[in-house]
Amino acid sequence: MSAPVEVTEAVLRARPLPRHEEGEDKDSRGRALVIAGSREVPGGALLAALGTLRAGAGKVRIATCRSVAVPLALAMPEARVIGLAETAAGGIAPAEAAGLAARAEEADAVLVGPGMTDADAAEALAGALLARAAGAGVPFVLDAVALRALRPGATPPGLRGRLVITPHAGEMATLLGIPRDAVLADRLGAARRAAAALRAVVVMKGGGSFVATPEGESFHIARGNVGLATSGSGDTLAGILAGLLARGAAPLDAALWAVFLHGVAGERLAMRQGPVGFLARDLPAEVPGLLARIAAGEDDRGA
Ligand SMILES: NC(=O)C1=CN([C@@H]2O[C@H](COP(=O)(O)OP(=O)(O)OC[C@H]3O[C@@H](n4cnc5c(N)ncnc54)[C@H](OP(=O)(O)O)[C@@H]3O)[C@@H](O)[C@H]2O)[C@@H](O)CC1
Ligand SMILES: Nc1ncnc2c1ncn2[C@@H]1O[C@H](COP(=O)(O)OP(=O)(O)O)[C@@H](O)[C@H]1O
Repeated sequence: MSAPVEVTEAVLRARPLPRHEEGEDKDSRGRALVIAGSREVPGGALLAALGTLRAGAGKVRIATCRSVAVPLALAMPEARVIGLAETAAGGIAPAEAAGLAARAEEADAVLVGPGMTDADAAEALAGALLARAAGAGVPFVLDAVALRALRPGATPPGLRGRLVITPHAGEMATLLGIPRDAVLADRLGAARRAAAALRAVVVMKGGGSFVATPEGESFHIARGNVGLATSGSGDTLAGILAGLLARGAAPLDAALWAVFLHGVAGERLAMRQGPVGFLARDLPAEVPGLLARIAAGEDDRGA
C-alpha cells in the first residue's frame, strides 16, 4: 500500500475551505449541534463548542444533561444550551435520541461524544440517534465513548460519506476489537482498517495523526507536540472539525484542516507558554488567525 500523503500548508490550500461573503448571515455560516458533556465532565461540551465557533461556524447548540445546562450556558454565552433528561450516573438519557434526531435535521453538522462519562448511556444514545438521523443528510463526528455505537460493517448506509470519527489508540482498539498495543504498533494500518470497515473518514489521534478514508486514501499530519496530550485537547479537535463541517467543508477536507490547525495551535501555545502546561481551552482561540494565515499562504511557523 502506498505511503500516506504528508499534509502541508500547500496540501491544505489545494483543498480550500468554503468562503463566506460579507453579506452572509450566521445561518449560512453553518449551525453545529454538539451533543456532549455529563455531570462529571460538563467542560467537554464547552471545549468542543468553543472549537466549532472558532473554526468559523455561525451558531452552536449544545445538548447536554439538565443539571449542567445553566452553568454551561453562562460559561459560554455564545451558545444555545439545551438541558436533557439524565441518567443516575449523570449522562444524557438515551430516551432523548428521538428529540435529538429532530435537532440534528436542523443542523449542518453534529458532534457526539466529548465529555460523556456514562459510557453505556452514550453508546445507547448515539446508536439510537444514528439509526434515526442517518438519512438526514447531515455530517456526523463521533468522538470518545460515542464511538462505542459503531460496529465494523454496520454503518447505516445514509451516513456513508458523512461520518468522521476521532479515536485515540484506546478507542481504536475497542472499535477494532484488538489490543491497544497492536494499534500503537501500526496506527496507520488501524486507521485504514477502521475507515474501510466503518465507511468513515478516520482521524487516528496521537503523536502525529493519521487520516484515512473508505476509498483507501491516507494522510499523515506531523504537526503538534506533547503539550497537546492533555485532558480536553481532543474535545477541541472534535469541535474544530464539526465547525468546519458546519461551514460546508467536505468530511476529508474538514478532518485534514482540523488536525493541522489543532497541531499548529499547540505549537504556537508551546512557543508562548512552554512545551507543556498550556490548556485545552486555549487552543480554539488560535484557530481564526491560523485559518487566515494558512489560506493566505503565509508561513504559520513562528510568532
Ligand atoms: N477525565 C477528565 O478529567 C476529563 C475528560 N474530558 C473528556 O471526557 C471524555 C473522556 O475522557 P477520559 O480522559 O476520561 O477518557 P480516556 O482518555 O479514554 O481515559 C479513560 C481512563 O482514564 C482515567 N481517567 C480519566 N480522567 C482521569 C483523571 N482526571 N484522573 C485520573 N484518571 C482519569 C479513567 O479512569 P476512571 O475514571 O474510569 O477510573 C479511565 O481509566 C473525553 O472526551 C475527554 O476529552 C475533558 O473534557 C476534560 C476532563
Ligand atoms: N505527542 C503528541 N504530539 C502531537 N499531538 C498529540 C500528542 N499527544 C496527543 N496529541 C493530540 O492531542 C489530542 C488528544 O486527544 P485525546 O487523547 O482524545 O484527549 P482527551 O480525550 O483528553 O481530549 C489529539 O488530537 C492527539 O492527536
